[in-house]
Amino acid sequence: MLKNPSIMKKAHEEMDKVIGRERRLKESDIPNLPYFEAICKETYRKHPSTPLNLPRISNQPCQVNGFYIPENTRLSVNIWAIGRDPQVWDKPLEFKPERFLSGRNKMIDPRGNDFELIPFGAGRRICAGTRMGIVLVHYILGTLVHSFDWKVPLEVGELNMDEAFGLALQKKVPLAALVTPRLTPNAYIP
Ligand code: HEM
Repeated sequence: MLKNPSIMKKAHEEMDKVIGRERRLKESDIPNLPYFEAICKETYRKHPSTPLNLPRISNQPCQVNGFYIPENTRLSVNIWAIGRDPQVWDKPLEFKPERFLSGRNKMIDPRGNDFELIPFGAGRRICAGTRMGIVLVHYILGTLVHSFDWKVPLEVGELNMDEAFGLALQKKVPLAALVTPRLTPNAYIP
């Protein structure tokens, strides 16, 4: 959103309509913020926090998509690559929340049943904190976006989006941002 101010602007407009500026975001506001929910899905797609899932081991030899997999092979599902696969996503390198607002993609849910978008993994060993993870992303990101205006400092120039691979995906260069309050002052008092 820092890279695409028009997306931040649309999120702010939606939040101002639904929540206003007199109070902070509540968990119960989320179902009324479809554009913001689409931003979260687009973030799971392009920047999944667990890019290679947790590894699996084949307990017997098998064939998957014509590939022979011997017994005891360590297997990783590349969630990061699925999110950027041009056979699955139109213009996959573009950050475009609108892709989740219409057509087939509108039905895609990140909770492990739609294999195009599996930020929490899938199957028997899916993330044990899936529901909590989704609530945290919505609540924390939603509060930060609704409560503040965000800008890249002039001296930083272009925001560096390089990623550092690991079990958890991190930014290679830490984020530097300028934040300005956008709610009435009382809204910030707990
Ligand atoms: C945005 C937040 C989170 C993301 C994206 C995430 C992602 C993942 C992924 C991809 C896996 C591997 C699933 C698989 O192997 O199929 C996983 C496993 C796991 N996660 Fe999360 N997670 C998140 C938050 C949480 C939270 C909040 C908790 C606990 C409160 C949690 C607890 C676990 C546990 C216990 C496992 C291992 C499950 C198992 O192997 O049976 N996660 N997570």
